Amino acid sequence: MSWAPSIFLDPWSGRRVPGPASHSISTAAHAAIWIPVPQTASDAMTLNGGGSGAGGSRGGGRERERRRGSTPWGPAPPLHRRSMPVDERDLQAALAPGALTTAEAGTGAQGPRLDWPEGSSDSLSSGGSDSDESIYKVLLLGAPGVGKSALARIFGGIEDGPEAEAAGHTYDRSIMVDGEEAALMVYDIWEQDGGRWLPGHCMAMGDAYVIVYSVTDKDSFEKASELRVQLRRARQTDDVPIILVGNKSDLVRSREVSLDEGRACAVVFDCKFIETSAALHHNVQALFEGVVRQIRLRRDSKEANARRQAGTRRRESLGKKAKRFLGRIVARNSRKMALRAKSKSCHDLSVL
Ligand SMILES: Nc1nc2c(ncn2[C@@H]2O[C@H](COP(=O)(O)OP(=O)(O)OP(=O)(O)O)[C@@H](O)[C@H]2O)c(=O)[nH]1
Repeated sequence: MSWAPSIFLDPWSGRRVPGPASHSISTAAHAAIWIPVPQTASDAMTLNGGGSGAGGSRGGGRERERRRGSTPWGPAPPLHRRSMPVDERDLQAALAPGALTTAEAGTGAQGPRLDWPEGSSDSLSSGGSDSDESIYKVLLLGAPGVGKSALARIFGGIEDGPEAEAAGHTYDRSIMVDGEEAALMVYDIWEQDGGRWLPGHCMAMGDAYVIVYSVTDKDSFEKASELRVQLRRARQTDDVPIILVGNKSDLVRSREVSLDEGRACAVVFDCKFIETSAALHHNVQALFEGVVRQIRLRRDSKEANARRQAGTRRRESLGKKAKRFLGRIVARNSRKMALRAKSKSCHDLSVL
């Protein structure tokens, strides 16, 4: 008995959605990332390897091994198909003090290349150390407890629980952004003083940085500003994308940092800004897609970016088109408004 799922669990939003055609995740990654949701009892049996057919009993052992816990709509997806922790000893060796001098870090030299582990990811068909130019390294920075790991785990498709404990601190995944696939390696390795990773090395190795604070913790917001200053010093000559992220936006009643404060900080420090809630999976997809767009805008030719933007505009809804059009008129007609438009652009992650 075979069953072709028509409803899937969206790992980004946690919502049930129709089949793969409507997703932005690559087809290659699809099978590994999206969780099929059974619609009927017989679907659920098929999905669970139930039933009395030969297929059901032959693959039963392996199926059982793949099942880890269950969700109300069926079994949890297989472990680590969706993300690949890098061997941390290799990573530490590559980042050891001798591997990159402070001077290099200070002048913005790229960190040492990390070899892509063999057979590491089903989502990166062209993976391999030779091609890691095309893998964008994204570092998460921020004070303790602001939700860096929570965001990284959502990116990696790792659920809380034992799976999360075993997941390591680096996550790779291919995502489709503006009709083109992008491979990201997200590093959740930032530790404060006394941590295993040297801050200088972390600051030297990224193709983009995500500085996270918690909107419920003013100190973490101040820490984010400090980190921005440190980054500017470490990567003076580089134009690396930096995205300031106010996480835990769901905790409305304990908010200590307003949306406007976050925005203003991003304008002052010349970086992009977004508020997220890892708990609600809110804006997490937008964050990582924005990271890709910011890298592309700096790395790729104007023509390539214009082509992508044109494609995106074609796909945009009428409402969005109208909003964009009005925004342009407003910005043109008034200086004051133009200034506002500039500060507004800090949270448009699709423009420079
Ligand atoms: N309500 C809420 N809680 C969150 C959110 N993001 C993370 N948390 C919780 O905040 C706590 C800390 O989250 P982590 O992801 O471990 O934070 P971290 O920045 O990685 O912390 P360190 O590993 O200490 O640097 C955990 O209990 C999370 O469940 C969010 O968006 N909303």
